[in-house]
Amino acid sequence: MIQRIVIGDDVAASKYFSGKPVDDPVREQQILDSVRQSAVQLGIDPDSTAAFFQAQIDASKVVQRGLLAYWAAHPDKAPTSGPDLNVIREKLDALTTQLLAELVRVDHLRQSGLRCDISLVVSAATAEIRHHLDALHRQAVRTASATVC
Ligand SMILES: C=C(O[C@@H]1C=C(C(=O)O)C=C[C@H]1O)C(=O)O
Repeated sequence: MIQRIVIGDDVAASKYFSGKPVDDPVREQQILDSVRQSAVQLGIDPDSTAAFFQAQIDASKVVQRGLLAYWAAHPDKAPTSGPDLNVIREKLDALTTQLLAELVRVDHLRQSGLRCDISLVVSAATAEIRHHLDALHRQAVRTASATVC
């Protein structure tokens, strides 16, 4: 989850140079359709799987909007080159596979109410510290966590 949020920095840099909009509804729909299909194959609930990935997409957009606004206000802080969006999307696709496997692994926990809430708070806090996340990226973690439990 954190890796996907951090990749939002690369997406933002890419879009800063290409001028492409933050939102790409077609790409989002492709991801959601694909994870629904995978969920059925993996034996997990397609609706909650899609909801989880919608939250990951929303989190990426929190990072992108935050950084693009910051770079617009402080062009001296903006990146000097932007990575190719297609290459970044390949990385995101690889992470999707990993995240699906993780959802299978924690499926029992996702339906465990308070136990899920507590595990989520503890892992999010640990990850925020370990990865030295700033306020924007911590906000994205909250967005990404919204549909976990
Ligand atoms: C990451 C991107 O930006 C947005 C977020 C997406 C995501 O998190 O997968 C997908 C499409 C865009 O709405 C992208 O364009 O690839």
